[in-house]
Amino acid sequence: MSLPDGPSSPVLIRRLRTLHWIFRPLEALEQRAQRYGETFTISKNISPLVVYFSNPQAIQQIFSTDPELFDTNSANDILLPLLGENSMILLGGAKHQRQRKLLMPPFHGDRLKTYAQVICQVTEQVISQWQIGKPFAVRAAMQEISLQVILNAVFGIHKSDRYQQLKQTLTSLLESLASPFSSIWLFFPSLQKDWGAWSPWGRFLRLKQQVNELLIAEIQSRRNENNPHRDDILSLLLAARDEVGQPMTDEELRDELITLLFAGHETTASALAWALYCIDSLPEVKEKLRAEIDSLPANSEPNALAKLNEVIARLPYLNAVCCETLRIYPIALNPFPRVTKVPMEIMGYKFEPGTLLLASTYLTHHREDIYPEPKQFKPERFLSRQFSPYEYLPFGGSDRRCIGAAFALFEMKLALATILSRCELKLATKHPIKPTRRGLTVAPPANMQMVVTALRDGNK
Ligand code: HEM
Repeated sequence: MSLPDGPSSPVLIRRLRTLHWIFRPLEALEQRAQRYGETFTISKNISPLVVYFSNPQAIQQIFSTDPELFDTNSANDILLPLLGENSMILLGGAKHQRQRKLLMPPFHGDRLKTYAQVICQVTEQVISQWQIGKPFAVRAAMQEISLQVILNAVFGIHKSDRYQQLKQTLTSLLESLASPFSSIWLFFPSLQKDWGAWSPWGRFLRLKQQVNELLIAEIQSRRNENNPHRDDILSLLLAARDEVGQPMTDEELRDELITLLFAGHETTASALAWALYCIDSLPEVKEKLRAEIDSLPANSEPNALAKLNEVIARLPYLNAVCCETLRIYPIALNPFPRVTKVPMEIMGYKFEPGTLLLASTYLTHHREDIYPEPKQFKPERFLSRQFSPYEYLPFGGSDRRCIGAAFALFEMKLALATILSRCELKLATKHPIKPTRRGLTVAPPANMQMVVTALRDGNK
């Protein structure tokens, strides 16, 4: 079969299409799928060829192909200025696998329980800033929770001035990517020009430099501290040795830390904000969820919810609400592109080496044949059926699957349980909520507000 269908337009139209994709990513994807079907190229006359798939069979083939036949790291060059060349996301082969093996355990299994207290405490602290009747920006509040949680996991309990500075500078760095305008250089590298601190790229460079300096200072002081009792992720990375017994360099550590801070906080904050929005929009969902959370054993001891973390993580309806949130609004619209190193045939199409294959999470999650009434928020679908990893892929798949998936779901569940047991919330924004691009992810708009209408005295 020839190549998949897609537009073949002159440069100017292509540029306009790219802008549409940057500013209205969901609409752009849906329009293309409607016009060209479940497999399409982004443009027939650009090189390399970029192909989107939303048929689970195609996704299964992509995720099951030997990762050695893909050059995933080169496809992620877009992230190089942000993450640095030593980031796990930009590594390939044995180095990538080694970093994954090292970083998986702290984000899985019993280690999750050790983060329960900080998740609940930070959530309580954020809730305590909300006043009845006074609207607050939901995304910023959720970001406050996820940033403190990931900083804590990465650096351990830490109250130094440097930690505070890092928190502020990281927030500014991520805010500098928050709108399609300020992050436009991500998509048009020719705009990576330093026209001073007020230009998008200039501002980014200065903030990135500050974050780098703070991270290197922290790494060096932790090397000197040499405390064997710490069990945070930085300590783990400092103790790691490669196959010839060498430790990671400061630059390698810096890039891995920024990767975890970036990947682990933006995404979870947006997922939490979407969850609150979806729960608010359907009173029957809110009621069911609240009934489930209220059925937890009553306990007036401090940190009661954190102590119940294992029970909360297993609550079926809460789990279904989190899964459905990530189905309807997958934060990452697709996993990282897989670039073919050898000729490959998928769904009857033959691709040359160098083709970018994209499993479209968004389009797959909105297929009518897998998810009837796909635009409706229906947590019940996750109670009545199990979906395959090729039908449901908010965390990607294969050798690149998100290492923070279990951690993110655990954090979402504990933070939502804390919020719902402590207060009644209502959407305070009157205009329709449109999904908005934030760098490479899609989030609720920064101006989406909610208001506390009443306080509750559920488990603390
Ligand atoms: C709701 C929250 C999250 C979502 C939706 C999400 C989504 C994703 C996706 C789609 C990928 C690409 C997978 C692929 O290409 O197959 C990914 C990779 C990754 N995620 Fe997450 N993520 C989330 C939370 C986290 C957290 C909390 C962490 C940190 C602890 C994290 C760390 C990473 C890392 C390091 C990678 C790169 C893995 C690799 O290259 O091997 N993510 N994530």
